[in-house]
Amino acid sequence: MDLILASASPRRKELLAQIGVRFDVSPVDICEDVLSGESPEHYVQRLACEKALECFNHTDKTIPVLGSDTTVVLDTQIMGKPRDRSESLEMLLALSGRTHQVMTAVAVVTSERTDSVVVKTDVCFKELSREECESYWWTGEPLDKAGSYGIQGMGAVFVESIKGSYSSVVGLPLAETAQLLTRVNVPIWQSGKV
Ligand SMILES: Cc1cn([C@H]2C[C@H](O)[C@@H](COP(=O)(O)OP(=O)(O)OP(=O)(O)O)O2)c(=O)[nH]c1=O
Repeated sequence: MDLILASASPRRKELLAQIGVRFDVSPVDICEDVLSGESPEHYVQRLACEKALECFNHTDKTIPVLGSDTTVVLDTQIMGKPRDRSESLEMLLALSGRTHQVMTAVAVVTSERTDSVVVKTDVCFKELSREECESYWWTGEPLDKAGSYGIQGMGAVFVESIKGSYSSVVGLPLAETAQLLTRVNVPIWQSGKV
């Protein structure tokens, strides 16, 4: 095992496995409140670093740890996961017919250094009706996702176009993650080797 993934997200696990990294999963629980006056970019970067550090500090510090955070940003408004149906509807209706940014930060901590990156992707939504948002809520998909939708799931029907990294919207920007891992000598492409 070459890395610890400090995340409970099934998407991050799948994405990291996709690029052939050998890792174990060890989720952490940190406070995800936004600080007063904090920019979205600073917020995601801080959370990714805190998740990775919190996990690293509970290990013997010999294996690098990766933490990540994804948030949806509309103008300057930060959208995390919806608390309930009414918050989900509010978020989806605000995103309707507009372009928002999905920001995902990745942080890798070793005993020598902490490296991090923030990746921003523009996502353009078609116009949504209240009825559509309501039926989408009942699919169960919005609940554990920033901005209340999953581009990789049924929420794909809302997305007219994206500019940037698809994997970043799902939860882990793979090109940038591979770069961070290579810098600390964590190998990729380990599965399916001949
Ligand atoms: C926008 C969008 C977000 N998401 C998900 C990715 C993240 O799992 C989640 C945002 O929540 P996060 O707080 O970034 O992550 P998490 O709580 O799921 O996992 P952990 O903190 O343990 O790493 O939203 C999608 O799956 N699809 C999407 O299209």
